[in-house]
Amino acid sequence: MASVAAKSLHLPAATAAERSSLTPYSTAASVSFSSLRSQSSFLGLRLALPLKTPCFSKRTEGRRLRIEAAAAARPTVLVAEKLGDAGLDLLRGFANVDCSYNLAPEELCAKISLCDALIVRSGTKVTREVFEAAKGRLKVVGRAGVGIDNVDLQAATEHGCLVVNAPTANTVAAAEHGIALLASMARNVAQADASMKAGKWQRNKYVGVSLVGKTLAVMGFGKVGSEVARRAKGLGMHVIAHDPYAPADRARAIGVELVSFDEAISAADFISLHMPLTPSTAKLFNDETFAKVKKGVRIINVARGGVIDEDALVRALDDGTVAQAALDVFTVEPTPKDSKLVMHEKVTVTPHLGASTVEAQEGVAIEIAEAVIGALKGELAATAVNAPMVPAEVLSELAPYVILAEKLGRLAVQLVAGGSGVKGVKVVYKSARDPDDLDTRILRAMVTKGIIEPISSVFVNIVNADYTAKQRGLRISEERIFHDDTPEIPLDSIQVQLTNVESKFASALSDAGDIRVEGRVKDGIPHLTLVGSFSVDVSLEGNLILCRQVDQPGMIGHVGRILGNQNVNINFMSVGRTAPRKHAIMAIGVDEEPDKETLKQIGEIPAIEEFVFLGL
Ligand SMILES: NC(=O)c1ccc[n+]([C@@H]2O[C@H](COP(=O)([O-])OP(=O)(O)OC[C@H]3O[C@@H](n4cnc5c(N)ncnc54)[C@H](O)[C@@H]3O)[C@@H](O)[C@H]2O)c1
Ligand SMILES: O=C(O)[C@H](O)COP(=O)(O)O
Repeated sequence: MASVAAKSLHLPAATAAERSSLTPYSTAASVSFSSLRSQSSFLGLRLALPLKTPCFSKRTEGRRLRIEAAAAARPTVLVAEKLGDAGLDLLRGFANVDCSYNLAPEELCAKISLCDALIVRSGTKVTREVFEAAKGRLKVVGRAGVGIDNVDLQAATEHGCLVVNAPTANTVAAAEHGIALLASMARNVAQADASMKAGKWQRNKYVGVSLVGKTLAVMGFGKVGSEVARRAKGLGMHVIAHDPYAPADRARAIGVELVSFDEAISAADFISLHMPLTPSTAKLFNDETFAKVKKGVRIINVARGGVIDEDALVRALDDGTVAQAALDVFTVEPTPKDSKLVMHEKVTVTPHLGASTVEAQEGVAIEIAEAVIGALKGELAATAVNAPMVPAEVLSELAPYVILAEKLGRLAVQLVAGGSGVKGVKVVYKSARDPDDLDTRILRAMVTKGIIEPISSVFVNIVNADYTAKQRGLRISEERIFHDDTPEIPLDSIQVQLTNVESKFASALSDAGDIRVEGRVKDGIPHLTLVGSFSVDVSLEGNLILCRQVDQPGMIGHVGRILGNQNVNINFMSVGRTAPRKHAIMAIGVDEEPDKETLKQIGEIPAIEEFVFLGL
């Protein structure tokens, strides 16, 4: 990309062609509008990938080449834990699928740089080392299940890798397992079974407790928790729940009262855990908590082992504070052979089987395969964990504005004079929509992408945009201006302002001294409509030359002739002026990038006071 300003020529280190040959992602400048419509730039995906050469005889050489060509265009998905066949079939229809189970961490790191997607369950730790070893190729991690505590989300985000999960397909299975553990613990099913198999007949030892009329505290009233509550009510239990974020009307609809943490644990005969493992829930059940429970309480955990301080639980079981526990999940999985908790006679255990039903695993496999394929196609997944979840219809409506946002960012940053350093960015959206009705996170991300990519080697996508901006000390603020003219379209205009910078094209500065560019979408095409305080109208396709000149006849012809002589095609031209025969800005859209000599000739036209070439 060349930039020319104030009649002098500035050439950054890499040209557009060099830059695109360096980038593993497609840049917006090289992606057509129709492909952007299909959202392929949101994740900056590139689907042409290297593949190992399979062995074929000479007779089949032609076929081999055709197969290789087809295979090379397919992404590679590493499935690191057992996945249902229906999901594998879907994946194989779209990608090369490598099913390699039980990989050691170093084996996973060794493979990952050859993969575009990784699918795991809870048994694989996707650590920072994995993202680093991927060397930028890994685009998506699919967690075939709910809990994403085995994936380093921060590292994923920093590496621009999308994480998606399959949050719904195993809900019922987990809830049913919770109920199975509740009932079997209350009636000592596992212990009695083991005793009989050891040749004993101990009817007095295994007298249980009844469920009907007992109080069950559901801790975490999300998908699984509410299904457990529903089932427990069917067993005649009195169900209360604690969840600081759950809507009261959802609880009321199931006939459950939402109470405080202390109320829940002190009133319950049974406590069933259904919250995620987060820094604030880690070891939430500890000595202090057990000191507040009703003596003889029974605890079920099908959420995450780390929510309980396991040593504290052993102490509470030993002194009778907790009568029994039924656990499907553990802090360390697989559990150590000598785990006191697992061996405890008052504890019933299963090896993380909550999601393990035939039906749930088929459902999860399909759910995750669809999410991963969608992400590899560049669509924003509805189950994205580390990126904005934007419904498809909103996304399709915003698509042209997404392109506009990126191009405005790209334009604005190229107008900055070397050395002034961009720190403050303001994005102003003019819209007739209610703030709640317009999700601007994607637009903000794309402005960020547009600003950062031309000046760095960092590749920015929807996943890492906010993180990258923060890392670079870029403060991005947003403002909404209500404009009631056009409620049928999401946005009237987007304006990007770079504050406290000098511009290599002084006319791009507003009266307030900020670089200011504004654009609109017209007939689905992004247009530049304002530069500094000059109104222009030029479609943002190809490249752009901005000139400020003394307004006089013949200027368009003069510049047009110079470009024409060099076979540079003008696709759009617009002139904005302060007053007749005073100053004017000419915005010229060109398909090709003019060479230095052509730009020099334009700069030498006497009436031209300053000009700049901008690659889009
Ligand atoms: N054992 C299994 O095989 C299995 C299967 C599925 C889910 N799970 C686990 O079950 C848990 C719940 O899954 P889900 O699908 O219901 O998730 P969910 O996100 O639908 O529900 C979690 C709920 O916990 C609540 N919560 C968060 N912090 C809390 C806190 N400090 N106190 C109380 N509530 C809090 C949230 O508001 C949310 O409503 C997760 O940990 C998941 O990994 C385990
Ligand atoms: O969070 C989940 O979805 C469950 O813990 C299931 O984990 P799994 O996929 O390893 O069975």
